[in-house]
Amino acid sequence: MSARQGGIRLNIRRVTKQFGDRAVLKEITLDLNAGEFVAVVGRSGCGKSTLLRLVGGLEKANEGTMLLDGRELEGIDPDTRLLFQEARLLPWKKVLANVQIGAKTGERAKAREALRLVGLEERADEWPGVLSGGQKQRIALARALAGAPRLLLLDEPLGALDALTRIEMQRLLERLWLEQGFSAVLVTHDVSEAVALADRVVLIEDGAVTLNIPISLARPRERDSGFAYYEKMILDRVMGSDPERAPSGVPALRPDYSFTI
Ligand SMILES: Nc1ncnc2c1ncn2[C@@H]1O[C@H](COP(=O)(O)OP(=O)(O)OP(=O)(O)O)[C@@H](O)[C@H]1O
Repeated sequence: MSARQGGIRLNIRRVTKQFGDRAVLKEITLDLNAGEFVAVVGRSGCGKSTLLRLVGGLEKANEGTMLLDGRELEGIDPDTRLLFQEARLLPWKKVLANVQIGAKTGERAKAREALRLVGLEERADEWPGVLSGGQKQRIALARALAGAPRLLLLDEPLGALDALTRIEMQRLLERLWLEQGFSAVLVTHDVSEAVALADRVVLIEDGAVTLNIPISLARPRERDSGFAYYEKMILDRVMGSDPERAPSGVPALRPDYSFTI
């Protein structure tokens, strides 16, 4: 199987989501090709997680349609897996049993294989409580992979990790995505992370897509000058769009700026 065959195609068409009378997403249209990796960035509260929850079938849109391989999405799709900032492991189940929860038929062999993919096979018989934050997230990733997902939805899954673990996890995610061929949507505050992982970066501002750019960098991604170019370009766009952060005449970026928005 080629690396790209396993992914699902997603089409989001004029989707609106309201909470009360407030529209959090306003006629969003977005397409994800089979096997594509898209990162969604934007300021806190712009609607990123809401979009992911809609695609994951955890919320219902008020208007518009969402299609998975051309079929209308109805609730939670069996080929979709979600990963959140917290690993959400069951503390009363050992590592392998936690991973097994993700397998469609609950098979132990699938769970073992998924643990091997994240490099933690030797921790199978331990309790989640003894693992580090990074290891817990790798177990959560294994639980998702055990279900052979065709679409992986990642809601800031590396947000609570230290900087080095975060970069290691980004590399692991990229490698697994290349090997397994699932489609992926990553919500992140970290522009650097978006550039490290995505084929395309989408910016949401006030519930609408305002930027949708392909990242034309070779894989595996190196943090070279091309990488820095995309980082700065996207960050400039995000920062420049906020008049409070970038008042006229004042540069939006300082030499010590971080890539987190
Ligand atoms: N269940 C809900 N009921 C009411 N309002 C909600 C609900 N879920 C989200 N919202 C509101 O919708 C807006 C978008 O929230 P969302 O979590 O999608 O933003 P976000 O871009 O993911 O933010 P962050 O980066 O801080 O996680 C926010 O104003 C939030 O308060």
